[in-house]
Amino acid sequence: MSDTTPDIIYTKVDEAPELASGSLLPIIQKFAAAAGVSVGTKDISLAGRILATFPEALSAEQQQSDDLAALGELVKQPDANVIKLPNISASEPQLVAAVKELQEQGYALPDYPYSPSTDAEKAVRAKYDTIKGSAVNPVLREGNSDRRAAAAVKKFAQNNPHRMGTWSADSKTRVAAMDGDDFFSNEKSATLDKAATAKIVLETADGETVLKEGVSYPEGTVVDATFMSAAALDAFLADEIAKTKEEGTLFSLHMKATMMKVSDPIIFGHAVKQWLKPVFDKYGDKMAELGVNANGGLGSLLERVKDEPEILKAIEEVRAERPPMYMVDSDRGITNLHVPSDVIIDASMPALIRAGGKGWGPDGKEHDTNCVIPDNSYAPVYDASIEFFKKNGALNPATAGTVQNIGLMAQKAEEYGSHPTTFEMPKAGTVKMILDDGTVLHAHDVAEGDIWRSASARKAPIEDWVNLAIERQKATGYRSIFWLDANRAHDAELIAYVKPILEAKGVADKFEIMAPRDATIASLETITKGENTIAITGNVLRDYLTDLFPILELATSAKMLSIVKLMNGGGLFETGAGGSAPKHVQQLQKENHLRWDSLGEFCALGESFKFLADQKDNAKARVLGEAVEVATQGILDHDRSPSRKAGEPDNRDSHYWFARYWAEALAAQSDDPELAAHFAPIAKALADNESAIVSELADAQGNPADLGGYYHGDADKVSSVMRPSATLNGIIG
Ligand SMILES: NC(=O)C1=CN([C@@H]2O[C@H](COP(=O)(O)OP(=O)(O)OC[C@H]3O[C@@H](n4cnc5c(N)ncnc54)[C@H](OP(=O)(O)O)[C@@H]3O)[C@@H](O)[C@H]2O)C=CC1
Ligand SMILES: O=C(O)CCC(=O)C(=O)O
Ligand SMILES: [Mg+2]
Repeated sequence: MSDTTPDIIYTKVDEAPELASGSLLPIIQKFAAAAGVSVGTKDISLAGRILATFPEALSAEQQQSDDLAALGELVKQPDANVIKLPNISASEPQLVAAVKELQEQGYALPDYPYSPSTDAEKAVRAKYDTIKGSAVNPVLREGNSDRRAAAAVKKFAQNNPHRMGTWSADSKTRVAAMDGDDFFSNEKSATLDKAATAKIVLETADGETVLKEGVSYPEGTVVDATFMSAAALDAFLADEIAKTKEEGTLFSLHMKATMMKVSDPIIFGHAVKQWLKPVFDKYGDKMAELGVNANGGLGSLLERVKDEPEILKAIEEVRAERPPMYMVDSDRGITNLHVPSDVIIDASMPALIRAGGKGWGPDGKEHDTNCVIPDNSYAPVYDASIEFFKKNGALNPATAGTVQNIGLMAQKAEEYGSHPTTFEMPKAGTVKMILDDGTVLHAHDVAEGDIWRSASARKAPIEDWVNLAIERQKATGYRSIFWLDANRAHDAELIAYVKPILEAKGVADKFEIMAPRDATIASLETITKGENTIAITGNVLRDYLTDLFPILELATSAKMLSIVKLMNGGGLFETGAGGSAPKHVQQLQKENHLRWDSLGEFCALGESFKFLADQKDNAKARVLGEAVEVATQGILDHDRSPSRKAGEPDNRDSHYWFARYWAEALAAQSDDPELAAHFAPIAKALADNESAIVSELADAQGNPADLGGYYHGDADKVSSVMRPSATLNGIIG
């Protein structure tokens, strides 16, 4: 790192976490400065990334540096220390909305080309596509993941159990997955015995089309290829729509259109088309002329046909025949199929399971739900959970143990790195992955419209992941399970890595290897008994399980400790395991109450200071970090987390208490008398002015709040909304 790089980088992001930073970051910077620790920022927000991508469209003062690229380099440096808050992984409708807002603010960005035809439009579209979906996390996650609830957080949840929905044995809620011809059943996998460069071609009756060239893999990479049949998917969706109606449940679809930004919007589009099949059969050509793209969801479809009464009438007729749909917002008529990124499986399925298997229907009431998750790779986890709770009743958070996670994530591992090598087949033929020595690594016969994809996992990250698991097992002694299915092609290749490492280290007897369905049941049985377990998983299950178990155990994944031990030695500290909570922003805009819980930020901050202390032998950073832990404990012990309701303490109040407990802990410690002396008057001022600060914060709530923008807020407006206590600001400075 250069001398000018701050000791710690705190990321500028979007939505609720960014609003929270408006209040918390000035406190962090001020406290850190007293110990000589600098905390800088890098902008990885959606708006920031858009502006950085189109310098040619902007005036000199509007241009923005490419902070994501800079951070991507930084995380490969041994002394990287980054606190990463959750950011928007934009679906097409979110990206388009952000562009529109920026244009209205006077940034002359090009319109998003829905159907690019000229070369210029194609170039603009290609640039926008790089910003879409999960474009940040894979760049920064140059290490594997260690996610768990800190001991204090888990204990707090056991002592203050949250409300759980009730499960009944006769619940009609279930998971529906395809019975074949999906990614799971068509998968092939191989481990490369030497470095190779591959090309991916489609051979058809008319010749060969190159889909991708120059994909290079180091020796030892596990390379998979698979496809989902479009015809099988359509038949499955049609069948499930019909079955949902017979069963009298809600129809729901759970995808990850953000991280799986190529394959999953296509699957989502198939569901939109099946749902409105008679309309597409009759008016498909007309709708195509109007620019309808089913992959963008019902919301954008309805917008494009709004002046076509005949099509609107046909849509209404079909809707009347369909089962009720699982709703995102029943008051505003927003369905599951409106926007591809509204229902994201890692958050949506756990919320439904926590609620006793209930989803919200169009009538604003809770109902049993058919949860459609087409591919079978991971659907069994949710199926097994639902069946477990039907049989055993809901989990009891007061007595349940915990499931920690060690996730294979580094260097774009597995499906989450597959979008550059995912294609919707333009024609029927054979897809081949051909290595530079002529070897045909994988071949699949496909039909037009099938979704083919290749994913890979590199040797160094796999070995690092196994070693991290060994370390965590040793540190905890918990039951440790590799969630790998010996009957799945990719998992079998991973098992071939895992077993020899465990044996060489003499710890094979400390680990179990189970397919996801069995591992789910074993883990639920373990925590039901009050015992703990470590789930050692691939990248997708890392994502899914670190929402599923925290939401059941702690009510939220926001309170998780999420450490990414970077492979080159640095540290990336993610805050929580959840996202950017768009609903929280809506509430703030409406009634100036922010229910975002910054506990994830507090946990990450403590780890980041302690990492700095170890890395740079910085004793003051250790004192700061230890005091952060005391403050975090104080927040829990005194129940200072935000309330969900306007008029009650919110995110800003929790930051006041955090600052106060932090200052008190710094004043009380004796390791660094200089810091103690510095913070004693600050702690006193925060305590003496409690009633003024609390009432100034309370007065701010109630009325709509103006942020000057949703994706690109006005810094001064955000600051005045998020720092409404003049007394507190006076003390913090
Ligand atoms: N690491 C990352 O960068 C991640 C980014 N994302 C992105 O976040 C956005 C939203 O994703 P979504 O799937 O809706 O998931 P979210 O985790 O943002 O939201 C789901 C729900 O979880 C609760 N929640 C999450 N975080 C907190 C918190 N700190 N405090 C209190 N409650 C919290 C909220 O519940 P309630 O409304 O009941 O209060 C929220 O509505 C998307 O753009 C997605 O791409 C998603 C996951 C991770
Ligand atoms: O990058 C994303 O889109 C989401 C990441 C996520 O859900 C996670 O890591 O838990
Ligand atoms: Mg997640």
